Amino acid sequence: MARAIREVKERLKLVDIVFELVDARIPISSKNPMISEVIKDKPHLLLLTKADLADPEATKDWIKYYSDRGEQAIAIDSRSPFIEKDILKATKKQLANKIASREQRGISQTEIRAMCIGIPNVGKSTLLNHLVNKKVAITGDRPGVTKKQQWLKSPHGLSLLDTPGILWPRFDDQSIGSKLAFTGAIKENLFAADDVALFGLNIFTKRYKQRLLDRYKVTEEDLEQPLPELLLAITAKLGMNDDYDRASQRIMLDARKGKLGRFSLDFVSEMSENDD
Ligand SMILES: Nc1nc2c(ncn2[C@@H]2O[C@H](COP(=O)(O)OP(=O)(O)OP(=O)(O)O)[C@@H](O)[C@H]2O)c(=O)[nH]1
Repeated sequence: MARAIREVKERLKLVDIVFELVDARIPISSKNPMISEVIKDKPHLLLLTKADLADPEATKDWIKYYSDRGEQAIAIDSRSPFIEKDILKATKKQLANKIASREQRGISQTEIRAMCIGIPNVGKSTLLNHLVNKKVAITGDRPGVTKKQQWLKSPHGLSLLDTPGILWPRFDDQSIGSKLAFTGAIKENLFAADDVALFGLNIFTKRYKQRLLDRYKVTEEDLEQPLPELLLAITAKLGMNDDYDRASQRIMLDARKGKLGRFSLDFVSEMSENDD
């Protein structure tokens, strides 16, 4: 981690602004806690990626949460070709002083230099590809794929450093680990599948229970049972006999593929005052 931080700090000197990517479903859990310290006063835009998979209400709450704290956050689907306009607008807002100062000094430079930073699998390569309108970086479903380094130019004046800063998430807290695993940000084999599925089921029974009823055809009574019983009921409904490990994998896969609808696992209402 120390080396990754050193490298990010070096690259920060080259850019006007940092695009920090977090997963909209888990904006807190997918944030490396040291990022703010590393970025310091560098202008910075928080991009809530995979917003197409997240609970829109929760995302709205997060945007307001950050805005109330003077931080600009926008929700994006990194795969959308139409995101550059939003990002450029927000970037210019962040850099208004710098742009005005350049103009005053007669500097005609309009190029804005930026770098992406975020934990693995949060959508850095996908975002870069869409901003520069071509396939420029390796993308993959598994963490740790981005390796290349080059400057990339978007058609509208953004110059992006294609060595995204990759900082690993901290998951010494079990619930953060479960959230990262459930959404696919870290390899699921770091955790027992049934533990992660039970964690997800716990949130779904509280917030999205209709999704479980619809997808797995379990009953209201099943939802009232202790979570391991519910998992067994789902396992049976999936025709997987007692293979609750396989059923757990299926539940996680369903969630990641959007088959359980749009959901979030981090919520503003759960933030304590100490988290600010
Ligand atoms: N639904 C959805 N999927 C996304 C979005 N952004 C990225 N993905 C998917 O998430 C997976 C990971 O995306 P990458 O762009 O490879 O993520 P990365 O941050 O570059 O990952 P590393 O190279 O591991 O650091 C890919 O399967 C993408 O298609 C998004 O906004 N919405």
